[in-house]
Amino acid sequence: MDQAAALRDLMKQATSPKPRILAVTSGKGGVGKSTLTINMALALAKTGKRVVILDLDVGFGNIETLVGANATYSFADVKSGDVLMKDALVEGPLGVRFLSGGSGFLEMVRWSEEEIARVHEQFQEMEQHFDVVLLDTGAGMTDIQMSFLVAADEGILVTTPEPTALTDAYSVLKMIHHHRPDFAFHLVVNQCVSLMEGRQTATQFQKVCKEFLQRELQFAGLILKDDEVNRAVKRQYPLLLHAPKSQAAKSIEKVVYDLVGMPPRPTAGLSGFLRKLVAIR
Ligand SMILES: Nc1ncnc2c1ncn2[C@@H]1O[C@H](COP(=O)(O)OP(=O)(O)OP(=O)(O)O)[C@@H](O)[C@H]1O
Repeated sequence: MDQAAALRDLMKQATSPKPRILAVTSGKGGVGKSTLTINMALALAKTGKRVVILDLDVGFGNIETLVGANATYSFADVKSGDVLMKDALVEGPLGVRFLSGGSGFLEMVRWSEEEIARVHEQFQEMEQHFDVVLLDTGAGMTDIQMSFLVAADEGILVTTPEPTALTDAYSVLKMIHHHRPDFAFHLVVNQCVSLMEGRQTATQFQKVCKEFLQRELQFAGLILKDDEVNRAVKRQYPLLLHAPKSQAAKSIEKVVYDLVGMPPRPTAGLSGFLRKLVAIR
């Protein structure tokens, strides 16, 4: 790259705001991670944010099912150059876009320089159009899931008050803490039978983190157990549109308002996310 082109690139990076990259994850499957991701995206869209969801749950991605849409292309087609990112993104309700990405990120060690450059270019183009990127990562701690988290700006750790879900959530936190002690995790307790149960669970979990990992864990909120969530899943229609006045929908909106109100962490956007993934692959 010549000096002028490098300068232009630098100016572009300095002036264009980058989207916040938020990874939603859990220790155990089935705790409500995908439900939270899609409904958080809608709540963010309602506040005027431009949101895209990357479904990174390798093999088990179900964002499409939850919004009742069908994607023709996935991230793998973008990586191979068969389609452009703008044509692969599917438009969901309230203008939220999503892309199935999981398997396209497998075996990153084998990506060619050409593929990396292509994805970088597509991510750079894409990040101008979004304020928030939500990564729906798989549950648990495979190498690839851990890389997604380490490369993100912040994480939402979802658990239920069940002891097994809490133990698995703690394992995720501990593993990430080991690799990136500064990683900002926000805790969400889902499927609480009461506000008191949710608060007690969060307080207890925060205490354990403080005692054994010497770290603060931000509490992002709780979501009540609500039959409307299952009804929405059966209808393949997101909860926030199916039952916007339900307890669960209101609690998800509260989580989002609080998150939006927090000062965002410095971000290198989607292109930075890719650079970090490539560096740790
Ligand atoms: N607040 C809630 N109240 C009642 N049911 C809920 C709530 N949140 C999630 N569920 C139910 O829990 C089940 C799992 O939800 P979801 O698919 O979002 O979990 P997940 O963590 O993404 O699972 P997986 O790891 O398998 O992808 C669904 O049947 C959903 O309806």
